[in-house]
Amino acid sequence: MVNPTSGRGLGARIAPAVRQRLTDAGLTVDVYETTCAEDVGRISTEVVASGADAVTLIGGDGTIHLGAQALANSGMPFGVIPAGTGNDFARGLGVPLKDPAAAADLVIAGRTRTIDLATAKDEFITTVVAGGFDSLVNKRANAMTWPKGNARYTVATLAELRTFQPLEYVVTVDGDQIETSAMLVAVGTGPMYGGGLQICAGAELDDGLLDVTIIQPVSRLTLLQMFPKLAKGTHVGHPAVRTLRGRSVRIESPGITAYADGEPLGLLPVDIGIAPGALTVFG
Ligand SMILES: Nc1ncnc2c1ncn2[C@@H]1O[C@H](COP(=O)(O)OP(=O)(O)OP(=O)(O)O)[C@@H](O)[C@H]1O
Repeated sequence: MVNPTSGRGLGARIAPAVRQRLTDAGLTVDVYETTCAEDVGRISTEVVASGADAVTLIGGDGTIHLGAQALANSGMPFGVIPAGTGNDFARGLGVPLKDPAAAADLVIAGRTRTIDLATAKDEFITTVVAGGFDSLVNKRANAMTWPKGNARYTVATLAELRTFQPLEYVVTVDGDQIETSAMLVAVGTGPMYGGGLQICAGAELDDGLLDVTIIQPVSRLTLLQMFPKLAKGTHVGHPAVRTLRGRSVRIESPGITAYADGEPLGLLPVDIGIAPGALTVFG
């Protein structure tokens, strides 16, 4: 299935080569091009019902989020060809980001694994749920038309940093309540959001646990200095960065919108659970 709009048209551009690669390997391929967000779930549901051997999605994190709602707990093997701007799900899985043929080769090789999904507000989440400074950055970046790609997040971060004040949170992990001021709270089954920021560095995709990262109040300069470290995951260990693991997490902070898989999920509070092994993926 192809979201032709992913990555500003990258999905449409790489689809023919991916199809060719799969058919050259002897696979029988039916191509479905989505025309709107609703198509992703509808077609995924139809493919599961059709008895096909597998489904491959060409798209970004938003497309995968939509597809995962139908594919969760179906047992149908699911391949990802990254075509978005963030591609954090593919990054977490280790799928090649800039080589669609190599990503298709993972489908051809046919090795599958099962990975966990998070659950929140009656949705399955494939990467990270977060709320705080990063929500405001995400909201601003999503509304921007320039610059393209990840540079948008940098510009949006600098803009939000000018006025941001720490927020008051109550975070409950497996029943244990933490009251704290913080810049942000993030909860993931996988490590990444924001186009390769390892906010939940070390998160295992298949350990049955949610990884929680709380960044407690730091100066604007320190937060700015933390960003390059997020890309490598080396922010963990900073005294203001608290990490926890659990099976259920509640995040409360008044007036803050939670983001999940890069899209708005709804206002906090949010209760996050885990669906162990809910998705079968090639990789
Ligand atoms: N024809 C279409 N088919 C499916 N989704 C579409 C279509 N046109 C627009 N969309 C929108 O595209 C969004 C998904 O885009 P996707 O996430 O795949 O790409 P991206 O935003 O470029 O990448 P990323 O999420 O990795 O940054 C959906 O949430 C949907 O609202």
